[in-house]
Amino acid sequence: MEFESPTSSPIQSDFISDPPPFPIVLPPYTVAFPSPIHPSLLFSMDNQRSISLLQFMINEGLVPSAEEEEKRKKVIHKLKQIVSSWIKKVAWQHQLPKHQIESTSATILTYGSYGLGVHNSESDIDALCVAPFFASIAEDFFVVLHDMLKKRPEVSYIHCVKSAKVPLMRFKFDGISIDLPYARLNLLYVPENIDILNPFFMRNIDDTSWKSLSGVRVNKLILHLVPTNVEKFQSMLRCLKLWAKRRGVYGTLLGYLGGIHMTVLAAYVFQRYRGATLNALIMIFFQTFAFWPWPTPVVLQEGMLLTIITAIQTRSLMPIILPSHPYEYCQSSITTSTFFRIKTEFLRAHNMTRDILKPDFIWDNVFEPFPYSKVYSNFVKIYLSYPNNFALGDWVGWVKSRFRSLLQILERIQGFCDPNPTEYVDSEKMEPNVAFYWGLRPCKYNFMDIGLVRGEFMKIINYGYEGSPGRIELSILLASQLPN
Ligand SMILES: Nc1ncnc2c1ncn2[C@@H]1O[C@H](COP(=O)(O)OP(=O)(O)OP(=O)(O)O)[C@@H](O)[C@H]1O
Ligand SMILES: [Mg+2]
Ligand SMILES: [Mg+2]
Repeated sequence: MEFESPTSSPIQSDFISDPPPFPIVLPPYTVAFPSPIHPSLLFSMDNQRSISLLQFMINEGLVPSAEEEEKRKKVIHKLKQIVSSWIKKVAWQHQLPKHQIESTSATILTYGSYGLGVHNSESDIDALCVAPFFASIAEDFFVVLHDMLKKRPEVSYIHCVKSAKVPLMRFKFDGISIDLPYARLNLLYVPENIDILNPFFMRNIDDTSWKSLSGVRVNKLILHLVPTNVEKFQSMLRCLKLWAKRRGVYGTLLGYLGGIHMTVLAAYVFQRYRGATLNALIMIFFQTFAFWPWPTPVVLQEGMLLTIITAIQTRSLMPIILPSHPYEYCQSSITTSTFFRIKTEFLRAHNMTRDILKPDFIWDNVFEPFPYSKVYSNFVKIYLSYPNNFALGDWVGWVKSRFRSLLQILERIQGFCDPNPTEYVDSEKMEPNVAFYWGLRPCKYNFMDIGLVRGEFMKIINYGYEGSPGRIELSILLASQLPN
């Protein structure tokens, strides 16, 4: 695809800067340069890098196509229609008066990466179902709505995740993954464009609804904090998420950063340097977090001293505070190993981006996939299988939700473990399966009894699983034994 001149559209010109007005205030990354450099050279390099980053985003297909966007909009529209008819049915089942059945309504509010406009074609749609008080979660949501969705031809792989902090239904709709949590409000009629930041709507709601609404509130607050140049913020975040994925440090279940963590970190930098170019924002981001004095929490709003004290008390290694009220943490399962990996990646990216005059600079190097087989000589393979594809997802989802414990067991024995979040399929096996390969560093003990590790992990896995468990095998591989 041809890359348009950066000044040809209002959005693109926003990502780079005009020639500097004088006297000039240099952006903060310039302090890294030992000798004075002419500002115009800095600005030209900065703009060039911003342009090549935009080109890189296009090459990587980071922005979904118009057709993909249209498909997502249609999915949301259909979901809204489904919950509208569902709430009427529930109102009727609850024997509400006829006029109330007629006037009642429920809606869908999107949040997460889709709500922020930073999704890509692999992202799920996080869609909150908001309904009136009379529709219960246990029966009306998890049974009645579940059954309605299950009957739809567009829906596949539907399952309920009831035990999560934010209980939800997860399924695919027309091939797009949907996370559907639930919130009940003290209303009979939930307007489609309901303003969830209005305290009026948050009166007397139950705890689960409060937690479920948190994602939508956080998204809205973040957009309030970055009111101008939203497109630039979105591009910054898209790039950073791709970087984290490529470098193997994206994925909350594996102890890495999730979308919400990346969002708050990016917003922290964006708030302070909203006038900077896309390149400068990325440089400053890496500079900021390469040297961040963890466990000092990253806080978006001023005046959150109380929260900071609480943050230190929770002993989180990388505390990141959500901009909602009451201030809460982004939950994370960061361990000592993943903490080390994330910090190392911040530092690597900072070292690669810091020199604006670097002649051979290309973004591809910054985004290069993490070379696991070169870095680690040993791996633990976690092989999960199930006789049928449909239930494999549930089984894998369950085991993944317990991965932090496995990571901690391995860390205890091995000292360090790098849980590569990528899911592979072992093509040599006939049964539906998923395999993970986690990097191990040579440790004080040359021998690891993987059978013991498995035994310990199985106790954790077996506790609370409602379905029929699948197979799980752990083995140690050399780098040379990794599949291509
Ligand atoms: N660990 C967490 N702590 C607090 N809120 C979370 C956490 N994980 C998810 N959420 C909420 O759920 C939303 C959706 O999470 P999800 O895991 O789908 O990530 P995402 O930001 O949408 O990125 P992706 O593109 O990978 O889906 C987040 O925006 C956030 O509001
Ligand atoms: Mg999401
Ligand atoms: Mg999600």
